[in-house]
Amino acid sequence: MMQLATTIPVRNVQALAASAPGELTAEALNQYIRPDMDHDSVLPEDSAEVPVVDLSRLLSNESVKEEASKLKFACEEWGFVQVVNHGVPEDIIVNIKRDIQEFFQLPLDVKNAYAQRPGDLQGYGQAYVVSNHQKLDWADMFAIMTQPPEARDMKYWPTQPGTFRKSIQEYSSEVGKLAHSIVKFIGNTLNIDPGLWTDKYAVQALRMNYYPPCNSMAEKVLGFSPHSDASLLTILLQINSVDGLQIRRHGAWIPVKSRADALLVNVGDFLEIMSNGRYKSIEHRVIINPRRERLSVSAFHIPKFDGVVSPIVSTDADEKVLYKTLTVEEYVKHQLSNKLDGKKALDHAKAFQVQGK
Ligand SMILES: O=C(O)CCC(=O)C(=O)O
Ligand SMILES: [Fe+2]
Repeated sequence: MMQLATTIPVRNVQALAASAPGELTAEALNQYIRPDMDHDSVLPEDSAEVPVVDLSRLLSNESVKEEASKLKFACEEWGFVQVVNHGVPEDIIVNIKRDIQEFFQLPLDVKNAYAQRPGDLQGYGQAYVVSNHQKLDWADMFAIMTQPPEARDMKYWPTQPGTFRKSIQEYSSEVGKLAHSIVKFIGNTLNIDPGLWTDKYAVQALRMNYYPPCNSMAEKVLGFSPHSDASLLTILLQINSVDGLQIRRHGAWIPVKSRADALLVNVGDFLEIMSNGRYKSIEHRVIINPRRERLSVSAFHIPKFDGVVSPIVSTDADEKVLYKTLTVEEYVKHQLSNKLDGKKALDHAKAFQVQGK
């Protein structure tokens, strides 16, 4: 049985964040300090450049060509895109936002009642609440496997607040449809045999993230370590107005200013592998606000667990194959059993051994 990344049993981070300053000993805080935090520059002036794609324009014959070229540019140059007119109904978004906020206000023992710390992949994706998921990260997370239905184990689905199951189901289904449609449009931009691209995504997992404020040393902790996602495509909804996500671009960090009308979509590791590196999964991290909590929900769309992913080369060019063929399970296990370290997990899928880091 595999071991998942180390997690130290700690107090609830919400309780920790709410402690009076005098109550926090250096010892209690030290474990969260990130001496390894890089000091690469942060470029807020580039936030406005994160590409925006309009799904309604992809769905219309008159505008699809123009909008698809924006999508291609976003995947090639950024790996992140804000999708507007995404078609997820407003009330479904309002409901999931409300319920996630209420859920994280519940006492830790209530949340833990749904926790199933996964020991192996059978457990993965059912549901778990983790205080400090990656040892030193300043966040609480709750993950749930939402699709396909036969893989759902409702036993781990929270029943509080009372509308949570319904709002999760509705959001999951809408965001799943959106993922299907974006994956299809991305496939069209790749010049590949469409037969190789159908039904590429099959599983969805939602992870809800709660990042408490940290007023004593926000700049020394991280909400989420730098990583790339072990997904084909991730769709992120920011729950409240507190930003914190930063994406790595040309060696610097760019803070994402989330648009209230957009869903943030990013290229995951499986898309990088399957596009043979033409589309890159992008490293990202979350920083902490000194005064306000941040909440978000990530919807990971992953190829079938028992499936195989391999690079698909384009039909119009002589391309060297850069990645190995591997099973989804093998890759996800590899990613989960290692400490989050930027895009290091992807080295495992490279066709040629990567020297050093
Ligand atoms: O909270 C965020 O903005 C990002 C979360 C994230 O990167 C993840 O869940 O993989
Ligand atoms: Fe992520």
